[in-house]
Amino acid sequence: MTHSDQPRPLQARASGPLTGKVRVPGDKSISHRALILGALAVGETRISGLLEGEDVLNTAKSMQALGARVERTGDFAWKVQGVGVGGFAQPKAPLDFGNSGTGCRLVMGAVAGCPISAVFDGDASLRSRPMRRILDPLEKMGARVVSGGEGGRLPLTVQGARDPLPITYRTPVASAQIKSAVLLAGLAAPGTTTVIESEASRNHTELMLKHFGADITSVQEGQHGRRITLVGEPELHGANVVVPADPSSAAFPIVAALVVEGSDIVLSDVMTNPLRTGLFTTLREMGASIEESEVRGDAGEPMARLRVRASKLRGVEVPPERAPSMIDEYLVLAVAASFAEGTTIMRGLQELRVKESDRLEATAAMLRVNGVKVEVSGDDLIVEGRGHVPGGGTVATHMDHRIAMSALVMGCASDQPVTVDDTAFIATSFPDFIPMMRSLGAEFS
Ligand SMILES: O=C(O)C1=C[C@@H](OP(=O)(O)O)[C@@H](O)[C@H](O)C1
Ligand SMILES: C=C(OP(=O)(O)O)C(=O)O
Repeated sequence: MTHSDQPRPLQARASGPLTGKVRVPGDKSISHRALILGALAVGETRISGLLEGEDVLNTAKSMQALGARVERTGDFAWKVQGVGVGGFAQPKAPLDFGNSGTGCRLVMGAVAGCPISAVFDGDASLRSRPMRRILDPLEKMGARVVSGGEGGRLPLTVQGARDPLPITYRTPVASAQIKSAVLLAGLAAPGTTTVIESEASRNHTELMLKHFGADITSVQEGQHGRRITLVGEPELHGANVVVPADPSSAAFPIVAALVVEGSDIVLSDVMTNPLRTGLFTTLREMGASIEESEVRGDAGEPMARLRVRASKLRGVEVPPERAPSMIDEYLVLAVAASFAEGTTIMRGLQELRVKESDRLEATAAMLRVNGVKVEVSGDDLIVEGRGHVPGGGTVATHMDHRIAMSALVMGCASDQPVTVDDTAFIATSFPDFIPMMRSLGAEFS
């Protein structure tokens, strides 16, 4: 996916109370997985509520390039005709994942179990992200990297294994992308593939594999970890997938409503899988009013309606073991912490350095340029909240959607407007962010 060369700046200024009811787009993690598992199943998969953001659309294109039939049948409604486990065809052109680590890394896993070779590529941000963490286990399973950039960077060519081997793999960091790549490759291996993680990461791959008919179990390992066991060579059957609203996208209107005085908003169908809701836990500890109702679930994924009202926030300490359940939310939590009274300490954020940008430094820079006192200490982020944010700064987006959206949320309540240098990357995960926030009353111009 290419972006125009012209950056698209935007300014957010303090608004009146945010009000209204919205449904943020479908969960990005579940959307990628629905397309990939649909492509690896036999028969038809119907997906409703798919996130039609650039990251997911690139995964859809790659599934098509690998031989699945992928069709849009209506608004957010998609149909996939799968090729079966191990059945991917040799793609004719490089697979371009744009800005998306998840799409690229999960498809690498799926390709590693097929006797084909594929070139993986992406934009400048994705080309800078580490792929060795995925290639290491995939090589143990029999895949080979035929050619690749420095230190396992994109673009690189993966030759899948003719006879993939099942492995037992302990992930070196809590990462659902590593875990999922190994499980997807393990689908094509005879016998049992096991992934052990010392801290549980999001379990959407496990839940969805079960939904598509795989024999997969997950048990507690140590205090915070999981041991996941998958029986290889299943016949996955096509399935219906209902994609709930993305809690990582909901995070932006939620924090905006908390910090803009008098706000009262409702968000429907927000996924509340406990491995994704560390931000909600943290905001509640800070004093946030977030009420859940209409709790229900589909295919193991819980969801609820959230009512969020403006709240006086206080600084808290966020323990490192909570990081996997809110890894994409620290940027907007730092915004909430800036408006809080007191110090917020966020510990154990080393993984933030290898996202779309170095999010630890970029978050500190976003706050600093808007007059907030902040410090990066090792892998910790420390924000001195003063109950208000001076604002007035221009924030560098660094090809990172979550920096752009966090900065615009900050501008919704800062003393002076906040400008972002480029909003183009918001389209990777939340294409309607700007109109949706305006519909709630945000002042963006
Ligand atoms: O598996 C997924 O869908 C994701 C896993 C996380 O990455 P890591 O696996 O690198 O932690 C997260 O940051 C990303 O946005 C989505
Ligand atoms: C880290 C993210 O995504 P990905 O790794 O898929 O690029 C994100 O969406 O914040």
